[in-house]
Amino acid sequence: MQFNSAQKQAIESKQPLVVVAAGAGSGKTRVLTEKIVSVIDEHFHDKDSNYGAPINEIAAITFTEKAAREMKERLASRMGEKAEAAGNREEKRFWLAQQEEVETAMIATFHRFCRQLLSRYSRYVEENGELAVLDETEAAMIKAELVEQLCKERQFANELNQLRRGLSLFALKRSLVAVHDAVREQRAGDDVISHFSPLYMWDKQINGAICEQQQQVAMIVKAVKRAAKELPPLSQLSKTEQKHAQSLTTLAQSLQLAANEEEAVAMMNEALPSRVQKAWQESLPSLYVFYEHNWKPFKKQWSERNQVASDRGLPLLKAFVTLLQAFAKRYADLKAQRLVADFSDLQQKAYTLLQLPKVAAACQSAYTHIMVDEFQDTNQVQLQIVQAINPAHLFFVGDEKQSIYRFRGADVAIMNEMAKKAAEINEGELIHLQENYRTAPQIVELVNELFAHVMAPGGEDALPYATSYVPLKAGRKPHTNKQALAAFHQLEKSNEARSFASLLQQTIADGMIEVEGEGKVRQAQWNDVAVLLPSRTNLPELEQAFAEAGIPYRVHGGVGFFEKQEVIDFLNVLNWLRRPFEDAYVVALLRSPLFGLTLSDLLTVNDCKEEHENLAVFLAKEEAPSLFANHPRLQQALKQYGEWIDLFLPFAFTGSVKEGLLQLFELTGLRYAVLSDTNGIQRVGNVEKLIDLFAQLNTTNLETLCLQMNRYIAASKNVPEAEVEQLEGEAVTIMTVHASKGLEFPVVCLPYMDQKRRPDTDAVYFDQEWDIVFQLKLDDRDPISTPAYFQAQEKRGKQALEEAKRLFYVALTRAKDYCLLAAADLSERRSWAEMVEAANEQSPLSAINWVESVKSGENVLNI
Ligand SMILES: Nc1ncnc2c1ncn2[C@@H]1O[C@H](COP(=O)(O)OP(=O)(O)OP(=O)(O)O)[C@@H](O)[C@H]1O
Repeated sequence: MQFNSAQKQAIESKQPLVVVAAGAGSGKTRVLTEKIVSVIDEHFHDKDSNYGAPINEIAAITFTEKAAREMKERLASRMGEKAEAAGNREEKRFWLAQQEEVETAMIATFHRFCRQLLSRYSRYVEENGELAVLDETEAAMIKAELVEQLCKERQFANELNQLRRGLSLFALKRSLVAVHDAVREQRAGDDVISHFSPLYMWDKQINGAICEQQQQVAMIVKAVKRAAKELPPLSQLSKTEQKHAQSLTTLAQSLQLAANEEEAVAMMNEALPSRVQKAWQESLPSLYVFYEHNWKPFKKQWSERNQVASDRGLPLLKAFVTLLQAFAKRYADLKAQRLVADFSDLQQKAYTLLQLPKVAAACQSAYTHIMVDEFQDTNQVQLQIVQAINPAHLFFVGDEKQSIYRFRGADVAIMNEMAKKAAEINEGELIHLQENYRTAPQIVELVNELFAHVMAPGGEDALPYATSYVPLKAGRKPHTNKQALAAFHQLEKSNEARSFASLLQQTIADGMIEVEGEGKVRQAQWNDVAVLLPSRTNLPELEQAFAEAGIPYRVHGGVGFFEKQEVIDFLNVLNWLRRPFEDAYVVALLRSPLFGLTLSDLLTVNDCKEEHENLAVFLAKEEAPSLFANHPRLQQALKQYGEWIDLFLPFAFTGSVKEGLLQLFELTGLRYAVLSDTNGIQRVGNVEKLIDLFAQLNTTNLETLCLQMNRYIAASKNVPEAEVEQLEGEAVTIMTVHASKGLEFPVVCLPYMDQKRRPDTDAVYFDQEWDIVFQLKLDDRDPISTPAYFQAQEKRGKQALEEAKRLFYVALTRAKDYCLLAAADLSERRSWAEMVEAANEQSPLSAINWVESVKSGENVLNI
């Protein structure tokens, strides 16, 4: 097997701390696998070596279960090769024995690793190590239920009512769960929330805010002095200009006499003009620039932030912390009672256990090597677990430019800092892998041109969460196609999805893209294409456009579970069963594809019933269908509705919830209808997943089941579709950029380049540095914030921008042979399109073929 020199250096380095900062497609996984082989090899040749170790002393942490499985497969096959190539019998036996241990080796996700630690070492604290693990969906359902109960019980409590003046009940419930989850992922320690002190938090934030104000004022004072120094001679100025210039000079001299920041700002307010004139650009340039670039923004910020100085926010913070602690306690108690743990608990409990010196020491000798893949997505708790074990050798592999899990608590600053440390200390080594073997050199050139502009150049003063760009080197041979391998298409504004579908249809049908594989060149087919979406928002319209255009597709690791038609249909059936005499549910059922009535059908029905008669009651009458002899389709549907009443009402479960719902799925004909639809297997899987969710709720009462499910739907954000075996066949893959991480495709399409980045809008959230921050608008008065709210917001905005850049980088670097970028509005602010435009303006991106305008159905491609 061939490795380049940087890869070899990473594999062979024996330093206690090695950080491998690797670009996209640079062979990270390959290097990590070979690193394990090399450590084991050393152990075979020198049993006394400090560096060598057998496989059972190595913990290799991967980001997903799938990645762990793949790594085990690769490792087993490499060990097979080593056994084949062994120089003697003993060596052969050694490798075969190691190969046998691969399956049980600690090559796993952090969660599995923690679970193993708990089951091995819990005896030290007489705790039950064998906890059942709740998956994310189950945990979210329990939390939604508990927070609901809590808010109901405390509806008259003071703290709830205080917060309700500035926060809707929905937002409050959501914030409680979100802050709870963020703390559990980002702060090590099982009892952090119970120890939260609002007074301590408030003081910390006040001190931070004061410190920042002092810095800001010091900066503005410096700027005043600079501007005064650069004033032109008074003789060149008009009378008014002379007055302002003199005033600035006096201000610069007297500012040092100010007793504090407030006084300094008051002096500036008095001495500086309230406006500047355009003409001053020429006559008083230093004053003009100072006013526009320093003073104006400072003044705005100062007045905003000074509102914070009031202590009105403290009671609100106390109220929030009280509710948060009550919620955290209930959730913890319930899990203890049921002997279950969620993913965060596994990490927290492992961390707590490792605080016992006995456990840390045992673990340190059990694992002499800890290796972490995708290190850029590690969170603080995970880092502290590794640090508590403090093994003899640490090997971290990652790409800062691909850190895209901030929303789960991943902190890119961890990798940035660790890389710095590895470069600085004697026992460390930082290795860069930049040779990209995945992507055609023409696209690598584009990626370099683009991201050198988009991402910061790095250096000493780079922000800890910013991403600096180190260019990739093209490791693949140039593509045989000499044309541009990336195109940017402008789509129709009003019809983005359709116009994209039509563009893709033409491009593939006309054989316009060539891909290379196994030394051969061929035209791209549907299977080669992946459409990557920045978020799930556009999925439904894209699916519809593809279905209309006849493009075969499959949605990978789907999203938007509760927006899927089949899930909505099944919920409609259940809602009708629990309230068959409520018109809203009857209408929803009749309009669903199960009955297929249109609005005009319903109006026809409405015309036939008595004016004040309830629709549900009218339809339940036996003679109702006979009134619609002139509308055979309508009549048929109403007959079917009558049969449903006889068959299903009144509804009660006779056996388990799961059996009952599966039976309903069958008997209503929904299973058959869903199955015969496009993507039928996936759709059936989705309804079955919904049934499983219902079965996890602890009740057999349909009313309670539906209420609990509705709460869960409101509280859950990203429930993925059911995982079903995908059938073979030619189809385009549609997935989110997040899901595409670690994968590669011959052709990558990014059709929503103009999608705006959505700002984080939570009114209350958890910040690593400042703990809980918020801004609430109470009864339409001025907003009330915690003291560090503005600092936290500013940082949050910058972090979100950095993450958006990285998401774009991940998306683009999945491509092997071709990139198709598209957008309707090229200048949309806060979008990837804007990044491309800005980079192109600064220095034209020669590797892109710009296609002006593409109308659906019209062939105007000129690649
Ligand atoms: N030295 C090498 N010579 C040739 N091909 C290589 C070499 N190293 C890695 N590759 C190939 O490069 C491709 C990309 O490797 P891999 O998927 O491990 O990259 P990665 O660093 O994990 O990428 P990403 O982070 O972008 O997902 C693979 O097909 C791999 O076999």
